Amino acid sequence: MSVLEEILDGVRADLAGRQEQVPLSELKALTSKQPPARDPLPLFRSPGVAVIAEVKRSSPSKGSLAEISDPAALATDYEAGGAVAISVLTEQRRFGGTLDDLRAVRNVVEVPVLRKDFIVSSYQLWEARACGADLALLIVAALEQTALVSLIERAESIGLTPLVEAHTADEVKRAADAGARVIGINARNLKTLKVDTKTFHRLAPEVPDGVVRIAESGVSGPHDVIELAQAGADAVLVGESLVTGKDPRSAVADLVAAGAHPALNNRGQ
Ligand SMILES: O=C(O)c1ccccc1NCC(=O)[C@H](O)[C@H](O)COP(=O)(O)O
Repeated sequence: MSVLEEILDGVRADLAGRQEQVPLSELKALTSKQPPARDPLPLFRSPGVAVIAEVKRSSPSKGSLAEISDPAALATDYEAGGAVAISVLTEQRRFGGTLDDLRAVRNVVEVPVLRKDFIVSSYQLWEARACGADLALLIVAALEQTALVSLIERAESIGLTPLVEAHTADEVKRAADAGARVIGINARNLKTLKVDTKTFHRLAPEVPDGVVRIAESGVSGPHDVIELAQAGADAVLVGESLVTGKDPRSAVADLVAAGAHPALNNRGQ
């Protein structure tokens, strides 16, 4: 069984427990009390490379990364450093995240917030919106095509922007065919956990014009942002190097500055 399949098994078991405790009707009622979701697309399409900074305690590839007793404080630092969005890992078993983390972050930042999880059911999309998320991750490798299409449609119908993640040319095509307006190219193979930092360079040309291109995983510093900008990235999604560093605010600011360099040409400007 691959790592992704193991994670998905745990996610389905945890999801069944939550569905027993909180009926969908309750989630829908909570969602109706939320202010409208923020639209991240104009931020991703602005000049320069946008930085999405991730709240990530641990990972299957590295184990424990950082304590993060106060995710809201970390997110506040990220926002002050210039992050255009905050990604919050909510998967508990392997990443140590919770929906409480998502709520706590939503309550303190103004920028859009991404629910980063292994979404297999529309119930998780309602949970995301009920907690105030603006975006939700959908992983192509975790979903059949009909489920991917229906989750994209459901996400958009409740105001969430789906970030559709791919790792191969076939997955990029599936994401585009399913109608994704934001495609994340993950340098990490979720079945083997290997990171290949050239994945974005190879696959970015496969993303149709007009679709936002986000480079995910393995970004260790400003030099990576410059390379990814040259390969056409609109945004980078960064976790480990930020949570393991000493000063998340200035680390984000350094990435933002690298992505804003006038000599870069990520959007033909
Ligand atoms: O991070 C992992 O080890 C991992 C393993 C299996 C599935 C997903 C995984 N990570 C989720 C992510 O996509 C990353 O948290 C995100 O792209 C940030 O990556 P990084 O900057 O390398 O922490």
